[in-house]
Amino acid sequence: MDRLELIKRNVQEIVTEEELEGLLNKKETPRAYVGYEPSGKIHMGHVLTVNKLIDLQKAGFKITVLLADVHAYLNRKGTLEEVRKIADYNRRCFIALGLDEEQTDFVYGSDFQLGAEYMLNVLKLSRAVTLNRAKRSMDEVGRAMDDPTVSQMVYPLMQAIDIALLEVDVAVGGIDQRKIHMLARENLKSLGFETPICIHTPILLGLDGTKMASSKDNFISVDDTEEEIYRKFKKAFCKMGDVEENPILALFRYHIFPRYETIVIERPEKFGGNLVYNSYSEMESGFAEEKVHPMDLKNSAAKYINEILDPVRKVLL
Ligand SMILES: Nc1ncnc2c1ncn2[C@@H]1O[C@H](COP(=O)(O)OP(=O)(O)OP(=O)(O)O)[C@@H](O)[C@H]1O
Ligand SMILES: N[C@@H](Cc1ccc(O)cc1)C(=O)O
Repeated sequence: MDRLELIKRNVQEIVTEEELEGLLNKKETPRAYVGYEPSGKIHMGHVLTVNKLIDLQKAGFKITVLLADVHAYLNRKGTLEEVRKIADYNRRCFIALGLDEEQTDFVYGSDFQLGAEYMLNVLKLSRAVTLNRAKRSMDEVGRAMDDPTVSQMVYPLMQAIDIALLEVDVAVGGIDQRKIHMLARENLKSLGFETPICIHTPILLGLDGTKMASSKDNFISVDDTEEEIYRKFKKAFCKMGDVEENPILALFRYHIFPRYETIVIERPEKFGGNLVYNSYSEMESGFAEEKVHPMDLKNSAAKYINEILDPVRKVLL
């Protein structure tokens, strides 16, 4: 697979692909980053962005992981001390998931966001962005946005300045980061910085069929035990024939098929015997035509997810 193909696989959007090609031609070692609000659990949704960082690392990028403790604080997720403690655990999870420790800069937000230069840039940007725009950019990122605090308006401005001061060429994130990234793209130039290229990965559904999030009880954590995975999958939302809002199919699509060439769904002979699929689209059609029972799909997904997480759990022990 060539560099560009590796970068493009399993992404939802690149803004813009043309700029990305230009960057690859121009720079030997470009830089990319993702920021994470420290979270008690690293879940399979986060893993989609970690996988993209690993792809970028293989494509020759230098990677920065921002442990965004100040952002979590501004987003009312806990005290600064609390979020810093959690960030250490997150760092271990990212390494266990396969990010090359030697080739990755782990940076705490509070280590560079509280200085004068940083803050002056945030203030400059605050003059250029309307309150309405800042608020809208937080629609999918902010907590309790029906009654936002001023801190949640400072949040997207700081995320934009992070991109500039961490000197990254590419900002990576789930598609929920899009509006903040667009705000950065439209405004950084006038502050004297480069316009960043943005890579957005899809949002993974949680086991209840809504966005996977650690604040809801719908996630698969990278440190879940084998038994927990089977238990969670048993209860998961997976309606016969429904391929639109199906978290189990989403796991096959974004986590299992990218790692396996063929998938075997085990079934006793009396129910028709094993099913073999060579691509996600084949499996999706089979499920839409009700050739696969949700129970068999769930059991098989749990088995593969356990296989994928087994080495990660071992490192985390
Ligand atoms: N369900 C998901 N599917 C895909 N990507 C996700 C998902 N949840 C978070 N991400 C991505 O992970 C990165 C870090 O987000 P962050 O840790 O702040 O998540 P969050 O939305 O606050 O999640 P949570 O509430 O579950 O901790 C972002 O780029 C975000 O897009
Ligand atoms: N906005 C990201 C976290 C983040 C914070 C600062 C950044 O510079 C980048 C990302 C989230 O939803 O969770």
